[in-house]
Amino acid sequence: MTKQNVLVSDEQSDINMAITVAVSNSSLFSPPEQKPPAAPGGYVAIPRKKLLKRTDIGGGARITAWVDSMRALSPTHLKSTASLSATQDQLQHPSALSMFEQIIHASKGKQIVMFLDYDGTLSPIVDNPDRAFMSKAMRAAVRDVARYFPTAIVSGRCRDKVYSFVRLAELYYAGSHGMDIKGPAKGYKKGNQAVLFQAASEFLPMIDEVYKALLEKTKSTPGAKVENNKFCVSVHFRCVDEMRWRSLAEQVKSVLKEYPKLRLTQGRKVLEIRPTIKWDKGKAVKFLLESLGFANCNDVFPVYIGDDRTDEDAFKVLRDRGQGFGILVSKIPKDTSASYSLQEPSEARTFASLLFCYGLFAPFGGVERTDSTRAHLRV
Ligand SMILES: O=P(O)(O)OC[C@H]1O[C@H](O[C@H]2O[C@H](CO)[C@@H](O)[C@H](O)[C@H]2O)[C@H](O)[C@@H](O)[C@@H]1O
Repeated sequence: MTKQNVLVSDEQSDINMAITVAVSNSSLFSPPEQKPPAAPGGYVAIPRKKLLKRTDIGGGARITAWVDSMRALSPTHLKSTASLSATQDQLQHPSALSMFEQIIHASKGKQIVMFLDYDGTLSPIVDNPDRAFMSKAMRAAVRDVARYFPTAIVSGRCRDKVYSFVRLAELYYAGSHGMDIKGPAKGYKKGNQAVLFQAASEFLPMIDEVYKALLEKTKSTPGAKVENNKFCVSVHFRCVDEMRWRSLAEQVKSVLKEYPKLRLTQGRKVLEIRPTIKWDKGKAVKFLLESLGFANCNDVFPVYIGDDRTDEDAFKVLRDRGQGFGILVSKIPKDTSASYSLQEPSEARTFASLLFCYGLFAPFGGVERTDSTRAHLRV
């Protein structure tokens, strides 16, 4: 299935941002020639070639374009455009629930590995990011799935924060868009190190500094919220009056001008500031698959469920590997590299429950477990 450009959607543009982000080709930053500082024990430093060239974080025109696209996405406008192409999208990205049997058939003889985004996938989108709790039922469904299949949470959030929401020690956690990865308390450990991977530890002081600068700069904007995600920072637009989006974006831009080693990406009504390294959720998925022993295997079937633009990097990795598939959580059509869709977090829970049932009954249904599954389950 090829990538379908279905339509510009609400949250997609959520910050479709615009500032699209980055954008114009004038480069403000060329990576330094020297190697990044050696990382402390247990961490892996990113080679220089993995540093991204940062492009301009967006001139006035870009910001205007972004704000305009946000305004165009009024609920009324969205409703009509979304329904127009919904049928086409349903054809291109059928429901992962109605296709469950086919999905399981495709996974036969392979090790399913589950990757789950957090916000908008396991928890509904809410105004206050500190209160984006997942339901007990969702936690139970994720716990059940992890009994049979290695499971990782891959989030833009700080790893500790997302762990405090999920609270399941048996999972892998990739926080800060995959820049901070930790394995299960009792599971696979590389060289007995609790932290499997930190991609950008040398950026920690800078991130902390920019977080404080953004707090100060945006404090005059009612509703603006700055969230420290350890290796990245989020500036939330969700509770800011639309009339102030432009000035908030300008504030972010003015702070970022002082930090050429940081770049902007976009999420759902949020601008995310992160290091200019070539690391994203897709790279985190690759890393985790390798850590689980599936570097060059054909018998692995990764399933990634996510709702956001940043999840597209992971969808693309699966598509490029020709292994498993991505599932986009969205009520409306979007431009995506995912193969299937789910409407909302409650459907993600149903999918997880179905997978659990499959795991539970598979031994009796003649599906053979791979060695990796046995290792994971300790059977
Ligand atoms: O990768 P994710 O786990 O999806 O994290 C991406 C961002 O999620 C959070 O923001 C989003 O959810 C909030 C709570 O529902 C919502 O208020 C906000 O508008 C959304 O963008 C999180 O707060 C961010 O830091 C993450 O970058």
